[in-house]
Amino acid sequence: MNEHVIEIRDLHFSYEEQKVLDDVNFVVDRGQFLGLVGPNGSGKSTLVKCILGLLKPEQGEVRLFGEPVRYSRAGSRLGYVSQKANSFNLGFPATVKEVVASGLYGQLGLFRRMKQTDWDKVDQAIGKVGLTEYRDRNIGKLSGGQQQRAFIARALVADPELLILDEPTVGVDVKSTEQFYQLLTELHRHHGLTLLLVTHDIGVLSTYVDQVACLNKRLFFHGDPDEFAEREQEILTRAYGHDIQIVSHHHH
Ligand SMILES: Nc1ncnc2c1ncn2[C@@H]1O[C@H](COP(=O)(O)OP(=O)(O)OP(=O)(O)O)[C@@H](O)[C@H]1O
Repeated sequence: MNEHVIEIRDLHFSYEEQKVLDDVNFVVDRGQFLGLVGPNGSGKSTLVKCILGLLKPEQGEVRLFGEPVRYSRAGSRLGYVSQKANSFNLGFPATVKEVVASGLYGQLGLFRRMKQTDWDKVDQAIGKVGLTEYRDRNIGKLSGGQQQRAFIARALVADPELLILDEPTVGVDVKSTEQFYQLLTELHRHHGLTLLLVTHDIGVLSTYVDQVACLNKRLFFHGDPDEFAEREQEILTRAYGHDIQIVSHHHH
């Protein structure tokens, strides 16, 4: 079954007068790992919000698992890790286990109690991201990279088929970033997860992802990383304008 996990057709979106997405079209198939790049303000987060069903397209359509997004009730089939995970209230007294368990609330409903099988799922998700020895530690007492893995575990605990990550490595050091990409590769290759990663880090594209999309209002490229590498200069000049320097900057 070659189901399109994400299908974006003739998508247009504007905030008030400002057009942010202009006729965007692409699909992500089951098992693909798509890296979405584009300069600051190019509409990446807006596109993600349309995929999540948080913003309604002005025109066009987003389908998830074959159904229009507003009806799809993607629910637990989709996991999401936002940029804001990094600014989570870390003074909040919750352990890794509790943070990860909160990823099940959508399924459980707020008032149903966690059963042993639910705690088993929590432990499995914590194991997948390599945080077993930290499961009872307060989330505020982990490193930035470990916190980020805890948020991935929270997204994984409901066993999604699609994981969307928006700029997850902003403010995380190089070593943790490296480990983070290894974790994504593992989830992709060994667990068959479909991944959409929004990133500023063009350097990771050739190494980790198997599809690249380059957005700046319009889609300037969608295809495999080899083709992207061959045409990189041309694509980036068109999509980023002349200030190509911007691509190697991490903004904090
Ligand atoms: N809620 C909003 N209301 C009005 N304009 C907005 C809103 N959110 C974003 N914008 C504008 O829409 C454009 C696209 O923003 P978006 O956050 O989608 O870009 P992005 O590619 O994710 O940016 P970055 O890489 O800097 O995070 C920007 O010009 C931004 O200022």
